[in-house]
Amino acid sequence: MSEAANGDNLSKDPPSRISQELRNFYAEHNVDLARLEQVGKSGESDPFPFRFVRLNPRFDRGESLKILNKEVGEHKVEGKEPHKPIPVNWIGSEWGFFALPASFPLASSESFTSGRVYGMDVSSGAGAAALLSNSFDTNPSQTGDHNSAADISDEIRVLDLCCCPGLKLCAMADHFRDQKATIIGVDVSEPRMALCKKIVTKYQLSHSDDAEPANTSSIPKAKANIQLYCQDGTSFGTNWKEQNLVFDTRSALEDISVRGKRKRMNKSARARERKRLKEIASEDWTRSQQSTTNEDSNQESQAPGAPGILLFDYVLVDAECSTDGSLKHMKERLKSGTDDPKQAEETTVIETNDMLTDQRQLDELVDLQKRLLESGYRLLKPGGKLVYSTCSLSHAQNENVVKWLLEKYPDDCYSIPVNFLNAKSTLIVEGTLKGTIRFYPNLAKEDMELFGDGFFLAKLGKRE
Ligand SMILES: C[S@@+](CC[C@H](N)C(=O)[O-])C[C@H]1O[C@@H](n2cnc3c(N)ncnc32)[C@H](O)[C@@H]1O
Repeated sequence: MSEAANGDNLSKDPPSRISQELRNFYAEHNVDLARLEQVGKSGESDPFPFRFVRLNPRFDRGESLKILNKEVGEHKVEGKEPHKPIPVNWIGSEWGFFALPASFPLASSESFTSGRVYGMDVSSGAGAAALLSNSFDTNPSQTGDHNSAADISDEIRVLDLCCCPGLKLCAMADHFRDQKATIIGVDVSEPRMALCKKIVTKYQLSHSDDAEPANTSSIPKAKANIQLYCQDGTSFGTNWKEQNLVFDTRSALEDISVRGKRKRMNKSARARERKRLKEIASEDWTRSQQSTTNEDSNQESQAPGAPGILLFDYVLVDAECSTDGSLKHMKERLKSGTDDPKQAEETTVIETNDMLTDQRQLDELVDLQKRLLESGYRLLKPGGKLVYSTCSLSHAQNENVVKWLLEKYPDDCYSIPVNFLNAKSTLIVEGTLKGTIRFYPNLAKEDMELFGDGFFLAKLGKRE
């Protein structure tokens, strides 16, 4: 029986647009079903209190906030919604998160179109923040400085194994933007990778201080470099293929410096870019082969089947999941249902989530999550840190997956307990595995608590 079928029987409740199995699941996981069922009903306002943005640090913070304040202030909002952006302090001001009214039309705002703010949920931000900072470690003295792994290497290497559309990737690149760092994003989906390239170009490159004026042929020097690989994360690093490198900051910046602002490329420009990416990929590959053979002769045992593998100081495995905790996904699924009572009677079960409620699909998904997590762990340097996260509330996809890895690598894999003490709320709790964190989706319109999506995260380390 699937996890979703284990909850209390709520059959006395009025007919629902949400399947009974899924209602049981949400009831088990602190989700206010009454509010959830308002989604998409005519005449009902959006039940989600906020949307979140993150400031792009490439712009002057004061100026960005001035523009955002003005735009939010001019937006007509009902009831208790905020009339100005509210800083989300529990995550730390350096991450630049602000809560806006859910009804604020972000996509058409100047703040967004100009690239001054990213639209990003704050729970997702917590995943990146927990990985790169030790401020959220329960015992920071035991886990050392947050850059301890990086201090020993001359360049910080970050791997985002399921990176698209790229919001956590950009947050991590922003964090290291003044340091010599390489942030590698990997994703198996071509369309999602195309979107990721657009997002990286919009936020990271179009406003880069590193791009030199047009008509210079020298390659600009970006301190933090982003590379994107379109390939299966479960085998990344073991079958390095240069054609899988689809984006590199150095090549993109060169394009900007030679031709001015990066535009949609024509056929010959695309061919030139491919050639340049191939050169970069083979240079990097040779460099990684040399550095791992020189520095780390015992890496083969850490990375089965992958001699000369490139290892990382930080790895994020934000795995594919059933997305049942994401407010956006809940809303999309429920809106595709009907509000017509006649139709609703005929089709009482409109909302389904097969990845969660069909045992076979759930098993396949969990298997993928384990392979992604193990692949990420294999690519982690000894002394490095890894975060596994999903936007699902399911124990099978979260705590059980992490427990499986800890049991498989008892000698070197350990849990780094995390907490967000500044975020006192019933919406954030410790997971059923000690030290892990669960965010419950924020549907409470009344309380103005600065939380968003449902999210799970676990932080792990690899012993030296
Ligand atoms: C939760 S999303 C990642 C969101 C992303 N980290 C962000 O913050 O924007 C999960 C991603 O995993 C990708 N994915 C699924 N299977 C994969 C695989 N085998 N290898 C790499 N990526 C995979 C999906 O294409 C999807 O983009």
